[in-house]
Amino acid sequence: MAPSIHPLIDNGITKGDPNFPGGTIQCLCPSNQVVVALKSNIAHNHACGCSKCWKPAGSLFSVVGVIPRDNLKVEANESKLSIVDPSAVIQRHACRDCGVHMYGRIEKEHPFRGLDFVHAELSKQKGWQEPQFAGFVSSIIEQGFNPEGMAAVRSKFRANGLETYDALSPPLMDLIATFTAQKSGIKFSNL
Ligand SMILES: N[C@@H](CCC(=O)N[C@@H](CSCO)C(=O)NCC(=O)O)C(=O)O
Ligand SMILES: [Zn+2]
Ligand SMILES: [Zn+2]
Repeated sequence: MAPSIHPLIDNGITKGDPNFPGGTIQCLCPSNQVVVALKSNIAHNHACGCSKCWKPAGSLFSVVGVIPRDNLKVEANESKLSIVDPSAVIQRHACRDCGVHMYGRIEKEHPFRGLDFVHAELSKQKGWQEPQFAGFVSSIIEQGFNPEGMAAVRSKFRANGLETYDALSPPLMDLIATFTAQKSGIKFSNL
């Protein structure tokens, strides 16, 4: 049987609602769930194969998007959250009981500081932006996926309309490079 990429991708992607106003996400605890309000839709939603992002059980990939940090508020059981790896760029605040990552925040100087990383699949509402691309695809090999299966994984993404990359999408990589260039004082040449 083909491995599960992610439940939101395996059987075709459902388009989101471009006017979706946001909603809430909650952790997977049977009671006393951590609840987080997201006061807008997410952006740059993508499948991520990296070892750090939270994945549902049995899935090879995470699906994660970003939201301005001012649009995110923990509404219940915040005391259950702790940072998975304080030394990581993205500080993932996870529920200590069920392990789900409720949001990832960047505190250090970084092009994405001000944006929080969230998993919209933890929401009961429908209409969140659908996945736009697959990133860090080759990273699944580092976690034990047989490299011989990579062609099948990449074709499954493409069959579902998603381009695959081994880092982030070109627009996001351009943003990172622009930030790095500006920080070092480089002047861009005219086209
Ligand atoms: N091969 C590594 C890659 C990890 C990685 O760089 N992940 C990215 C993407 S996470 C969401 O798109 C990243 O920015 N990480 C920063 C961080 O996690 O703090 C691996 O698989 O671990
Ligand atoms: Zn929980
Ligand atoms: Zn990731």
